[in-house]
Amino acid sequence: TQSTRPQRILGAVQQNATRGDPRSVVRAIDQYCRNQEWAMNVGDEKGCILDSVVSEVNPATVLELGTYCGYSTVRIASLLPPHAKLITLEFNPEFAVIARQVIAWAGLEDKIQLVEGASGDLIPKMKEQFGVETFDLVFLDHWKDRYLPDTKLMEECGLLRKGSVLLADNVICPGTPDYLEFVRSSPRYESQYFKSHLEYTKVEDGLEKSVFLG
Ligand SMILES: Cn1cnc(CNC(=O)c2cc(-c3ccc(F)cc3)cc(O)c2O)c1
Ligand SMILES: [Mg+2]
Repeated sequence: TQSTRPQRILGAVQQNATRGDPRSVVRAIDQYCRNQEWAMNVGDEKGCILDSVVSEVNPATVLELGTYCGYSTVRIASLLPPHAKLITLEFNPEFAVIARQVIAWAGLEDKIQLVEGASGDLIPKMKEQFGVETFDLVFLDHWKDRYLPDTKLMEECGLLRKGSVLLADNVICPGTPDYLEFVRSSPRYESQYFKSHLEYTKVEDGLEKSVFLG
């Protein structure tokens, strides 16, 4: 029977990465997706920008929207301080099954909680079900038409505090025009665009970093 792309990505991790070494997991996925088949990981070029924002924020609590195979989940978690926690939401159960194994291979199960379901349903449950106060950093990388409604929902649910950082992938390709317009025009956000390229290609894309001003 045919394997899926996420299954082949997991295979590349298990064949080429060292158990318990998150950076080797990131490298194995990038090498596979650059040389064998494209996949929608944030990738190494935008990944370096992600690394610099994570290091600057040094977050105790992180929310990732859109896990896919766990590439950015592992990349972020590998940079977190000892007791920091990352919650990642994934709608697609097939992706979740693969991501859990990638996260386990990296040895990061203790830092990462993967929750399956729709972000619009799960965000209102964050406080009661997951014991979260507010998020220091949110990485948006899920369905592009959910970036804006979910950001408004996080505000309404009191999950953002003065200084919370939103980092959004794909603001050019595939693009999130309504989200960009909102964070760039709202007086409650201070936004900055990091120009880059769509993962593993020369197509323009970028990350938008938006600080919630409270
Ligand atoms: C099905 N699904 C489950 N989660 C998601 C959310 N992610 C994306 O949609 C996504 C898409 C692309 C992309 C795809 C085709 C193309 F030609 C150019 C770009 C790149 C990304 O970095 C992404 O994050 C989609
Ligand atoms: Mg993306």
